[in-house]
Parts: sequence; C-alpha cells; structure tokens
Amino acid sequence: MYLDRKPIKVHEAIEAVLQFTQTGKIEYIPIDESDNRYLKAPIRADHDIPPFDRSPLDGFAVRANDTKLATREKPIELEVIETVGAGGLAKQVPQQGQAIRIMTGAKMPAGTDAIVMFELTKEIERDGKTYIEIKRSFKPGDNISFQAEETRTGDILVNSGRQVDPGVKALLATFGYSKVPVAKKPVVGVYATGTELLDVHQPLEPGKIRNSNSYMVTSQISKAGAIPKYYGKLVDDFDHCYEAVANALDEVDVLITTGGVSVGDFDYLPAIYEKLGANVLFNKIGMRPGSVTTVAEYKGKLLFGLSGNPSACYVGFELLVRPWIHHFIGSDKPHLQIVQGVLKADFPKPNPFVRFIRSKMTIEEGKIFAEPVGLDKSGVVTSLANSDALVVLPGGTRGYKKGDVVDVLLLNGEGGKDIIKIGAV
Ligand SMILES: Nc1nc2c(c(=O)[nH]1)N[C@H]1C(S)=C(S)[C@@H](COP(=O)(O)OP(=O)(O)OC[C@H]3O[C@@H](n4cnc5c(N)ncnc54)[C@H](O)[C@@H]3O)O[C@H]1N2
Ligand code: MOO
Ligand SMILES: [Mg+2]
Repeated sequence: MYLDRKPIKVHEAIEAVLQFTQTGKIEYIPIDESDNRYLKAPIRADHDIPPFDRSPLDGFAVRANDTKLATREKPIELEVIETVGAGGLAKQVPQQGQAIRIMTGAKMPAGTDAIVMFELTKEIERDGKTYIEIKRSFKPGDNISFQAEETRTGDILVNSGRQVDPGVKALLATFGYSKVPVAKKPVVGVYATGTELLDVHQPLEPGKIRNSNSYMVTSQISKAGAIPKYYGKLVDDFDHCYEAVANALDEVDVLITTGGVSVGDFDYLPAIYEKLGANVLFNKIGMRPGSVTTVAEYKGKLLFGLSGNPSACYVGFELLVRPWIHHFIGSDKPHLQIVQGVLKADFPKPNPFVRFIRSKMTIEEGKIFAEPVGLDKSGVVTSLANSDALVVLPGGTRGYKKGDVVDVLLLNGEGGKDIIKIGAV
C-alpha cells in the first residue's frame, strides 16, 4: 500500500512543513551565552551615549575664550592645575588662564569647553608650576564628544528578531543586559533506525556499518540553533520502534528518525505513522537525494522521517528541518541562501527529479563557481565532508554542461528569506 507514492514539489514540501511552525517562547539567558541567539525584544537605549560630554583626545581641557588671541607668532600660556584620566573627575574649576590635563574618555571638567591635543602644545616648567603654550585659537565645542551625540535615551537600536553577533553584543553590554531576552531553542529528538548499525566505537562486522547519520544530524541540529536529544539507534523491529517513537514524542518539540522510511520489508516508519494516527503530510518529494523523505504531524508535532541514506538524510534536513528550527528560534532567514553560480563540470545524468548536488563553492574574480564533489549517489557519505553548497539542477532535462549558470544553495552563512522554487516535478 505504500508503494504508490505521489511525489510533491520541493517547495510544496517545505510549505507543508511550515504550516506547523511554532515560535520559541522568551527566555532570559546570560549575555556570555547569547552569541547567535535571536532577540525576543528590541534593545532600547536606557541612557544617552556618550552619557556625558567627554574628551575624545589625550590633551588639555581649556576655556576656548582664553585661546582667542593665540597665534603662531604670539602663543598664549595656560597654567595646568590638575590631571584627570578616564573614569576620574576633575576636582577644580579652571579660572581664566588655567587648563586641566585630560585623557581620552574623561568627563569634561566644569568650566572648560574645548580640548587641545597634546601634539599642539608645548609644556613649560617654571617656578614649580606647569604651563602649556598654545599657538592657535579654539572655539567652544572644539574636540568634544557631546552627551547623546551618538544615541539618545529611548532610541531603539536593534529590533526584536536580530541575531546576536559581536556588534549586537557590544550594545547589550553597553546597556547593561547581563541577561538577554531571546527565543527558546526547540528540542529536536533523533532516533537512527537500522539493524545494520554499529556504534562508533565498535569494530566493523560483515553486513554492518557504523551509524553516521545520528552524528551528522545532531551536528546539523546544533548548527541550525536547536538542542539535539539523541535517543540512540533502533533495530528494525516494528513494536520496538513504535514504542520508542511514541514515547520520545512527549519529550521533544519535533522528532527526527533516520532510515526505515522507504518501501522495504523492514522500513517501518510508514506503518508507525499509521498506528500512531499521525497525519502524513507527504511521503515522496520530487528530488534526489531525499525522495523518500516523509513528514507526518501528530498532535501538532512534526515527525521528520529522513532517509537512511546519508546524503539524502543530510539534504532532507537542510531543506525541511532547518527552516522549521529557524522559525522557532526567531530567524527571518530560515532557508538556505540561494545564489547563482557557474557549474565547473559537466553533469550529464538526465533525471525527472530535481537534483541537489553536493558541491564546493569558490569565488574567482568576483564570480561564484560550484564544482560537484565525490560520487553523486544518495548513499554516499564522503562527499558531504567536502561540500559547502548544493547545486540545484531542475529535473526533466538531459543534463547540464560546464559553464551553465545554476542555482546554488549555500550550506554555511546566514541563510535566505525565500523558499526555493524549482519548476520541475
Ligand atoms: N523499491 C524501492 N527501493 C528503494 C527506493 C524506492 O523508491 N523503491 N528508494 C531508494 C531511495 S531513493 C532511498 S534514499 C532509500 C531510502 O531508504 P530508507 O530511508 O528506508 O533507509 P534504510 O532503508 O533504512 O537505509 C538506506 C541506506 O542507508 C543506510 N543507513 C541507514 N541508517 C544509517 C545511519 N544511521 N548511518 C549510516 N547509514 C545508514 C542503510 O544501511 C542503507 O544502506 O531507499 C531506496 N530504496
Ligand atoms: O531519493 Mo533517495 O532519497 O535518492 O536518496
Ligand atoms: Mg529502506
């Protein structure tokens, strides 16, 4: 009964998944842990920046009026009465003919209204006192960083939804956000199915392979900004798998399984969805790899049945699970970013389905190029380590030639706003 599967288009599959997006609730986390998280509230200035008039130079705070007659030929002299560094406050108010030695970042002393940098002065010691010689005049306000010249109290500096990066983090610190309001991360459960699977520490045995999908997928989950919860591997036994899936669902926001989703005798996921009473959104997508990718919904929670084949599993995650996670954590760029690139090698295989070819992207003389890497089969694992992009080749063609301009999905970077739209099946 599962043999007759109707493939849907890639963008339809993504849209179907996004009908079940959720939004992570607000949580307050320490600023030190806030990198890459998405803000759940705007950052608002609760004080002016600068908070006080300050010196932007190492030099002397003067009364501009005292320098009015200063010229190269007839320099004027001011008596230096005090030194103030950043963080300190001047104790005295200069009277006519007096100045205060001041360092960058220090608050302007009362009574002064201009800064003269060290390089424009000459210091003179006389009778146990220090004087400076100034050879030009200064206007009130010269070389002062004024209070609020950058930002005023109440200004919104960064909107809700922005990702915390080093610049945003500087603002959070400036305004005293020791705790940062961000969107919660979803918990994404993972089960790897397959009687053939060995643990990473086990030696190979005839007919068996090591379980690489769960490591790959949990790494993709973390990279996408969610919390992976790995439950282990399951042998292909219906009751065992059913119990495991049903129990895990209570503890996670979404559940990923890898393998067991195709039409084989021991591919139990379709029957598990049926016994659960889950609503299967689709069980075939017109794409390679990952055509068998199945997504079901049960009580508002999604079950992603990713393929067991590593490359198919990888692509299924990036196209479908990644956007779901990114919506949850508050990103407005949930999809892989699409750019146009030049194909660096022929790709002669005709195919009715859209192909996502593991590729390496380069930029040469300002142009983007993409070169397919490794063997192009769903079961391949090694090419994934050398890919940073997926070349998109629409189905229904005889193949592609070196030099053709194609869509390229970037696996790294900040992501894109739009769902990929591909004309084919
Ligand atoms: N008669 C048909 N057979 C198959 C079809 C089809 O349309 N008709 N589709 C093929 C395609 S396409 C794919 S993709 C696979 C998908 O199979 P499953 O998702 O059911 O996955 P499994 O059968 O469990 O495993 C497939 C393959 O992947 C290896 N595997 C599984 N889990 C892991 C893991 N955790 N780490 C590494 N490798 C894993 C497994 O050993 C198999 O070699 O179905 C085709 N068949
Ligand atoms: O469609 Mo399979 O999922 O080619 O890899
Ligand atoms: Mg199978």
